[in-house]
Amino acid sequence: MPRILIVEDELVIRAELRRLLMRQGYEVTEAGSVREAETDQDPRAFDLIIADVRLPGAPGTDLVTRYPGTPVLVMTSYATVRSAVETMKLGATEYLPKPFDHDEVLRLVETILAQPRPGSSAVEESAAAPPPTQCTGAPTEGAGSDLGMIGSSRGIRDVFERIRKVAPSDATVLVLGESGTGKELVATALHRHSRRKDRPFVPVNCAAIPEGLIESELFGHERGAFTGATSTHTGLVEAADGGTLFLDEIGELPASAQARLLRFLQTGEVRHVGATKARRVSVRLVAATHRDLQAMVRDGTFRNDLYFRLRVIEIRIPPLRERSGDALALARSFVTHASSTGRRFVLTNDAERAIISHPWPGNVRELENAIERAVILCEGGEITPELLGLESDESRSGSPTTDNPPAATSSDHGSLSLEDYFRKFVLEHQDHLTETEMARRLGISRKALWERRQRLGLPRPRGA
Ligand SMILES: Nc1ncnc2c1ncn2[C@@H]1O[C@H](COP(=O)(O)OP(=O)(O)OP(=O)(O)O)[C@@H](O)[C@H]1O
Repeated sequence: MPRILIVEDELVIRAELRRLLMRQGYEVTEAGSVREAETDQDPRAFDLIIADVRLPGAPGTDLVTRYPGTPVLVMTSYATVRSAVETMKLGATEYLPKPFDHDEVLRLVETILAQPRPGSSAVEESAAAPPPTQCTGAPTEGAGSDLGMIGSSRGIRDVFERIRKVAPSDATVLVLGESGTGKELVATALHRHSRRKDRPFVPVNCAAIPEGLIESELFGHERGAFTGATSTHTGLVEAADGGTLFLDEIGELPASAQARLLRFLQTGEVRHVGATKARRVSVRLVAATHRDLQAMVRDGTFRNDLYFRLRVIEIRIPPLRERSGDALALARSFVTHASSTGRRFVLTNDAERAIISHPWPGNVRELENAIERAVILCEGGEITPELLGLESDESRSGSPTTDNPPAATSSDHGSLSLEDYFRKFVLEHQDHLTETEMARRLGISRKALWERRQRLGLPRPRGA
C-alpha cells in the first residue's frame, strides 16, 4: 500500500486527513513540522507527502525543494492563485486550498500516486512525451488553478477546457472578450501549457506602439531603412523565436502591419524593414482583441484574409456578469491575497451581496481594482460595500457594449471627478510629455493610460 506522510500542525485537520486516507487503505504517518518530519522519518521513503504551507519553523514548501524525487501535495488555507502558481513553480506536484473537499483530496492523491516517480523506468520512457495537458483534478473552486485562473462557472470552465485542449498544438489562437476579462491571462496559460513553455513569451500591445514604428518594432529593421535607423534592430517576432508571440489589441494594427503579419503567417519568415532577405522563425501566435473583428472586416478596416488566418482556434471569454459565482470567488481570492501580506481582511456579507449583484462592466480588472482600493482604504479588517466604491444602479447608464465600455467611476471627492481630472491632465500634457512620463505622473501603467484614453474617447494622436 502507498505510504503517505502528512505534515500539518493543526491537529483537527491532521486527524481528519489521516482518517480519510486510512479508510482508503493508505499507510499514513504524521508530523507537526518539517523538522519533525525530517528527524523522525526519512521523507524520501514515502510515496507522497501532504504538507501545509504554514507550519511552525520552516514552511511546508521547503519539502518540495529538499526532496525533488518525492511528490508533494501542498495545502494552505491562504489559497490564492498567485501563491498556487509560486508553489507549483517550486516544483510541488499539486496544490490544495483549504478547507478541502474529501472527494477532491482522494482524487488528487490517486492521480499523483498513479504518476510515475522521477527515476523510475516509466519516467525515463515518458520523458520525451509532451507534458500532460489535462488538469489532474484541481480543486473545484480553482478549476483553473493549474492555468493560473479562478472561476467555476460553466462559461469559464469551457474556456479552461479549450485552453488545455489547444495549448499543446502550434495553432494560432484568437482570444476574444471584453476589456479586463482575462485575455492576457489566457494567452499566458496557453504558453505555459505548451511545449514552448521554456522559451520566450513576448506580449505586445499593438495599440501602445505608434503607427509609424509598429512594423519595425514587430519585424525589425536594417540599418538605414529609414531616418533614425542607425543600427540593425531585431523585431519582437524574432525575439519570440521558439516561443509564443502575444499580439494584444490586434484590431489596432494598421493596414501595412496587417499585410506584413499575414505574410509572416503564410511563410513563417520575417523580413526586417529595409531588408531583402528573410529569416525563418518558429513562433506561435496568440492574438487578442475586445473589438468585433468581423465587423471591422465588413467595414474594411481589418483584412479578411488575416482574420481567417488568426481565427484558426477561437477562445471567447464571457464577460464577468455572465459568469455566475465567479465574481465572488475572484473577490475572495483577491482579499485572501491581500491578507497574505500581513493584515487580515474579510468581506462583510453586505459587501459579498454587492459583489454578486454588481454587473462588473470593467470585468475582472474592475473587481481587482475595487478590492485593491478597499484594502487601501480599510481601517479595520472588514471590507464593506462603501469601501468597494461600486457605482449604484442609478448612476449606471445602460448596459456596456464591447466597443464602448462605460466610463470609470467618478470620484465624489472634490469638484473634479477622476475622469475630468484625467481628461484635463492628458489634454494639457500630451503635446509635451511622452506617454511613459504621463503614465508615471498619473501613477498608472502605460497600458492603463492607453485603456483609459480609449474608454474616454481620447485616443493618442497617431505617430505620437
Ligand atoms: N479568471 C481569472 N482569475 C484570476 N485573475 C484574473 C482572471 N481573469 C482576469 N484576471 C485578472 O484581471 C486582470 C485583467 O486581466 P487581463 O489583463 O488578462 O485582461 P484583458 O482581457 O487582457 O484586458 P484588456 O482587454 O484590457 O487588455 C489581471 O490582473 C488578471 O490577472
